[in-house]
Amino acid sequence: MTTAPFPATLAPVRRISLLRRYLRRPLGVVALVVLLLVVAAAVLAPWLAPFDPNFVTFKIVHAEPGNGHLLGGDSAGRDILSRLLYGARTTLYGAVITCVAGLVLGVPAGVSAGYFGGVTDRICSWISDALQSIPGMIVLLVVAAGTGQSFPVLMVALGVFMAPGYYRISRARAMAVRKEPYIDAARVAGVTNPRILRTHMMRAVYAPIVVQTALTAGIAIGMQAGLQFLGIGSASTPSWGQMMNDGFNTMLTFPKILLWPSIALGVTIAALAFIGSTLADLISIRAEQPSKRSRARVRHELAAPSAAELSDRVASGSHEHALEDCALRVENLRVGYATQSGVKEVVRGVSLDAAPGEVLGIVGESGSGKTQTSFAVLDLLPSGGTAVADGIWISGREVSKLSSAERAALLGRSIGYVPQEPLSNLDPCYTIEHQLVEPLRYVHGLSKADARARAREVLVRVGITDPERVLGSYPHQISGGMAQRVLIAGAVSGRPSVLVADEPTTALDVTVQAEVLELLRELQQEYGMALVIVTHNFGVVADICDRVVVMKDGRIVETGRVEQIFRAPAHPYTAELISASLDDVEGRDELDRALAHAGGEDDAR
Ligand SMILES: Nc1ncnc2c1ncn2[C@@H]1O[C@H](COP(=O)(O)OP(=O)(O)OP(=O)(O)O)[C@@H](O)[C@H]1O
Repeated sequence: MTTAPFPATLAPVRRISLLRRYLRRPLGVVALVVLLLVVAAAVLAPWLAPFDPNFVTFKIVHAEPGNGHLLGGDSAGRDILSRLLYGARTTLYGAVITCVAGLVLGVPAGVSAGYFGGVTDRICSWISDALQSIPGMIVLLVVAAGTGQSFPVLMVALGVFMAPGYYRISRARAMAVRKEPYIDAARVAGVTNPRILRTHMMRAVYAPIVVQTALTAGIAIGMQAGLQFLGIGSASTPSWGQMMNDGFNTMLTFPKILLWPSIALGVTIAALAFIGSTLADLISIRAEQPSKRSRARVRHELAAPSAAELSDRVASGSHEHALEDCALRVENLRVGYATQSGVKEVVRGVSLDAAPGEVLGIVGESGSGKTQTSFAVLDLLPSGGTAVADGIWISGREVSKLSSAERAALLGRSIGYVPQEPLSNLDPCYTIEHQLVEPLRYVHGLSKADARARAREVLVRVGITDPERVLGSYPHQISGGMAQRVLIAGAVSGRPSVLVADEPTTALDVTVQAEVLELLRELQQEYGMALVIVTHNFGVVADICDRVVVMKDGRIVETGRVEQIFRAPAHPYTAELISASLDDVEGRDELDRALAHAGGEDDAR
């Protein structure tokens, strides 16, 4: 097999550190600055505080700000600013203890439960559920009474109640990652469970845990203030909760005493919440939707190249038919994604067409932009992908300027799609009947009975001999080949004029592959559709296509009739792809010879 050349234009991936990405978020930066100021105030309290926080001067009882007391005095005659600064220490110290306790208890338990499942999962989940059902505040009051109001013990107890939050997140992540093939590969390679837990699993939970910690710290600070507000904790240790208690008693007469600790508490908790939210965006816990501005920037950059890039921006490929004779025509299509280091162009000026009754192959190595081209035609690009084109015509109608809703309305009616992975494209929760009948009812407006009859008819047409059984089956009850036939049936049931099939046979075994290709060919001829087949395999092209476009690095390097391309490929890349396919054929011949030889020896015996 010939090795495909490494794409010359593939830019190295530039990793941008989390901190640098964080610093690009204004709200996150403000929140971080606020938190750092609170931390600095706590650390530097002995130097910043103008007075001892417990020093009492009767002349500043309920004093207004002034006379050397920037925020005035409290009900006991202590300087409010000094107590606020020292109170920040207590607050942050308590939050750290709580978070560490929650982390230490929740994360290893969650990761183990998610990874091992079974008894471990049942026991850990039972404990977590039990902790969540206990009224935490009451237990904390009991703990406070039983431990002589020891602040660290109280904060550890609070951490125990925070552990289920960490547990649930770690368990869910570990359960998802456990099913990944690379975990099986690590097991097969002999990597031990403790090592898999330490490396793969801990790495998988790291991001959500960072976010959870920021949020837990905020909750811990609020709970801690609540406990201190209730009078728990040593009176000689200044805390924001105690200060609020003091202010609450004189709220109507001296409201400022309550105001300062409330502001400190509110601002600190808000800062932690914004930090958590920004981190959640950055480490993709929430799927980030590209903003309108970012889309417009990508569109502008794709449509208006800089002068230096113009030579590379000429459309590649050509048109074989007049516009009015095309079922599909694409002119100068570009697809790009906004990345941290600028716009990544994955389709760079593609022009192609297909007439009714014609089979067009889009062929190229992995990553050459075949799928992105077909997704742009279908308007099914993943979030973040932006397409611009001089025009896309489906059944003679220019669709590139239509709204998303109008483009969506074409799917299943004017243009159909057959995906690569048949089983993962069927919903495991619904029967095949439901999945075929619903689109016919809601997209094509058929009655339930008519839709069922049509579904049965197309199933028979795609070669399913027992349609009743298949209609009543769930996806896991049918084979991959049958699932692909079902998807083809769904795609052609609306009689589209263009059918796009993206590697429709890759996930199937060799005998089924040939049958599915044959079926596509028959349906295409019967319905007079233009069939666009995306493939990396010249064997498929030779089997079924009339014409072919060869793609490399997002551009078409060659286009022509299949016989002509096989006979005399004009581009060395095409020759290389064909020779890779022929290598396979030789391999097949050798295998056949070896099997014939083995058969002969058996007969002789
Ligand atoms: N969501 C995405 N964000 C950024 N880049 C993407 C995204 N999806 C695909 N790409 C990039 O687009 C390029 C073309 O991908 P495409 O899926 O079209 O390749 P392909 O030729 O169909 O290959 P394959 O047969 O392996 O699917 C690749 O470099 C890929 O990394």
